[in-house]
Amino acid sequence: MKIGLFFGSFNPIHIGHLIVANVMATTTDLEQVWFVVSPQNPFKKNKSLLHEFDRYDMVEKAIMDNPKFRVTNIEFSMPKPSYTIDTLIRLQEKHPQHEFKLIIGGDNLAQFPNWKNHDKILEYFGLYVYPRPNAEPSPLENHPQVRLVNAPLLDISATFIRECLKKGQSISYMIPEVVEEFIHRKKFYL
Ligand SMILES: Nc1ncnc2c1ncn2[C@@H]1O[C@H](COP(=O)(O)OP(=O)(O)OP(=O)(O)O)[C@@H](O)[C@H]1O
Ligand SMILES: O=C(O)c1ccc[n+]([C@@H]2O[C@H](COP(=O)([O-])O)[C@@H](O)[C@H]2O)c1
Repeated sequence: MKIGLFFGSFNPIHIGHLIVANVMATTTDLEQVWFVVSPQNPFKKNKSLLHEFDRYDMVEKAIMDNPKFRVTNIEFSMPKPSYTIDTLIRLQEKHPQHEFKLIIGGDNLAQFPNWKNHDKILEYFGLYVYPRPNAEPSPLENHPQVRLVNAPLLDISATFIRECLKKGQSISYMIPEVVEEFIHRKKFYL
């Protein structure tokens, strides 16, 4: 099976992530999307980063109804920070029958040449890129292993949602209702 791996901090998961995953699973040749919750992005130091178990729980609740979506905690037991190439290799070893592609937002494409062994990721896996507002242009846009997906821009981020929560503003419709209830019940991001 051809599977898109969607790595992220998901702090928290929002409708932007879900639309990206759904567009990939329904308009491309990817048959499933697996959400890979990363304990620690090598480039991000974030005081408000929730524990990975809580971020995993939110992803699990958000994708529950979609048979094309899965979530994995494979990075929880791997060294930190979370380097994507190491996880890709581990997943490929575990599931040799599948063909894996990496899904990223357009903002990450400009940064991508700074990722560990990015040339190996391109060579052995390849990227599916969803456009993102204000993304820097990248020379990789024309790379044969990079597929730019044509889809609506979604001007939403986890940062914005955390800021709303801190200010006591509503986050309704920006994240699934079941995740919104969980965040309020657990008093996250206050
Ligand atoms: N609105 C969006 N449009 C396109 N891609 C997105 C969008 N939001 C997130 N992504 C992509 O999803 C992946 C995981 O993103 P992440 O969990 O860091 O969300 P984020 O909203 O960018 O978070 P933060 O605001 O905390 O940096 C990344 O590849 C990112 O580019
Ligand atoms: O492997 C790398 O060098 C690398 C550099 C930057 C980001 N990543 C991964 O990219 C994913 C997206 O990160 P984030 O925090 O924007 O959701 C997350 O899984 C990070 O671990 C990976």
